[in-house]
Amino acid sequence: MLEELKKTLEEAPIVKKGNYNYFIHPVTDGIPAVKPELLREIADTLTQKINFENIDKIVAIEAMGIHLATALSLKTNIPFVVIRKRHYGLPNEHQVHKKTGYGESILYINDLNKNDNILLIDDVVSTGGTLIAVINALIDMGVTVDTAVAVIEKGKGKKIVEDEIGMSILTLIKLDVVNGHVVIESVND
Ligand SMILES: O=P(O)(O)OC[C@H]1O[C@H](OP(=O)(O)OP(=O)(O)O)[C@H](O)[C@@H]1O
Ligand SMILES: Nc1nc2[nH]cnc2c(=O)[nH]1
Repeated sequence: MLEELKKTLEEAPIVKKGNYNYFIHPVTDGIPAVKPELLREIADTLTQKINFENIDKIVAIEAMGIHLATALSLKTNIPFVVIRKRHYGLPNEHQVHKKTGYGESILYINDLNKNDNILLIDDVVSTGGTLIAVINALIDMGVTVDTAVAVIEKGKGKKIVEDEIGMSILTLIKLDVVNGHVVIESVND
């Protein structure tokens, strides 16, 4: 399992965003095209590792959590909701400020309620800025983050989030960018 994820990451081009080494990959960018077998092996591996029994909602972070949440929703029959970059002004909308290694933006949380038990999913954790901001906001709202997933772990991101939040983050593959190339450090298949 996860052969396609490993192979495609090893082939991922790197571009610079300022000083930041940004890899480009189907899961994290939709470029090159997402092959169904890649999405399937990720969804199959996640459904083997996660207990969905008590999950009320899958929660995706825009943009690149959405295809992953869709794949999991189709496999589990659990609905998903998207934390958007768009402000709607609906009652009970919550606002989150997030920072990555190359930018910052505001995210808006809708249709999540106190005591909801959720699985949070995103494509990648790198500096940890996004997951820390989102998980803290969800906790403040009284939402229970049962499981948090970032399919790809880049650099120290997973540990940074775990140390800050005190919960473990499920990742499937760990990489770093060394001399302009992706180097796979471990696979959790
Ligand atoms: O661990 P971090 O340093 O926070 O990086 C991870 C975040 O960066 C990307 O989002 P981005 O803000 O680029 O938005 P996108 O999903 O719309 O591409 C990615 O989808 C994660 O949400
Ligand atoms: N595609 C992509 N998304 C990211 N989000 C945070 N870091 C990265 C990266 O290096 N590549």
